[in-house]
Amino acid sequence: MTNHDKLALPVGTTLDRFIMRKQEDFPYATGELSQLLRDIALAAKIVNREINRSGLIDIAGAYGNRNVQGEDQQKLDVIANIRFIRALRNGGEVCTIISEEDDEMIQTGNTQGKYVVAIDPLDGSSNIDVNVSIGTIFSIYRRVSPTGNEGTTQDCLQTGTHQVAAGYVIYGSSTMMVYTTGNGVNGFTYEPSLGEFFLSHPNIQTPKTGAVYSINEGVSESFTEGMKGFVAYCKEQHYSARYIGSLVADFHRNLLKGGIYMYPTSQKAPNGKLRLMYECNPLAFIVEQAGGKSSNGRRRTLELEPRDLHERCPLFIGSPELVEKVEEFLASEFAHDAVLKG
Ligand SMILES: O=P(O)(O)OC[C@H]1O[C@](O)(COP(=O)(O)O)[C@@H](O)[C@@H]1O
Ligand SMILES: [Mg+2]
Ligand SMILES: [Mg+2]
Repeated sequence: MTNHDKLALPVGTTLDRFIMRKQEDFPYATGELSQLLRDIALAAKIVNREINRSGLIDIAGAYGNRNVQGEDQQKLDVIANIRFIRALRNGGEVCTIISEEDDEMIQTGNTQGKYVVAIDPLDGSSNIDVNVSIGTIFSIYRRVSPTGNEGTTQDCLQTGTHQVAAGYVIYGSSTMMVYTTGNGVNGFTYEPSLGEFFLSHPNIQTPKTGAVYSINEGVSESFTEGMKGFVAYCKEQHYSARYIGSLVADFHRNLLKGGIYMYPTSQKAPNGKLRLMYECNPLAFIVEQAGGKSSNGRRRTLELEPRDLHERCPLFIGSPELVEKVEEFLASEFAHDAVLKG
């Protein structure tokens, strides 16, 4: 690099330009998905601004309502929900939204919209007021019903293999947007002074294995024997336990460095805690595109047939060799269950 170049280092590829370039790869593309990704990025910038100053203005703490999950909504859960729904509605590409914060499907009024979005507007709600990384997770499907009408349950309850795009935003020491459209995974870092996301992590590949395991051991007493066996195995291997308590943040670290995030079944959560449509499926699409694996301990997450908008399922996600290992530990359990069920 010449001194001349060093004087004005290139700032890099903006998210907008990257989306446009990728669109050119698809001659039949109409630009609607590109516009939808830009709408999500815009809402993320606004939510990022709210989060960065949440300690200064009165948006800390509980909102005073409970969502369909029975969780106390935080004010930032509600603010993020409003911002993303508004951006998706105004963008015009989305007919129907599934949100963690709304019991029913949200009809945007865009009956010509070809896309359905499932979204966790604010992930890691328990970490909002303590300045720990939090996130947003989104999943995009093409509707199956004809345009001209509102989106249907059938449009919403598609298996993860039908996703056309998925991603997350992490609001951490820096703010990043990471997404896939089925052609690899790319990460963009937000430059607030320019108001732009720039390509910072091209073609992310997750390590085949790792020495980090992420699980809430606070409820380990009620783990199944197979699960207890795998956690003991991780300790025998001297793996490091890392658990932030924000799925996006734990997932992001393991995606880049190698490792496994697990939210198994337990007495407290007989079906696990995480939601298939807007937490498990989008991250499973990303991790597979980055060479990783995701399952419910037995079946590939992306092949699970959703029956409910807010359905929960166990999640084992990350480096492929670690996911295969935990599946080995759980396999004996499932075999035993099968015998019991006869
Ligand atoms: O406190 P627990 O039971 O370990 O659960 C933590 C998990 O729950 C979540 O907070 C659930 O997501 P929401 O914050 O979007 O409800 C995950 O981000 C996190 O990994
Ligand atoms: Mg969440
Ligand atoms: Mg949430």
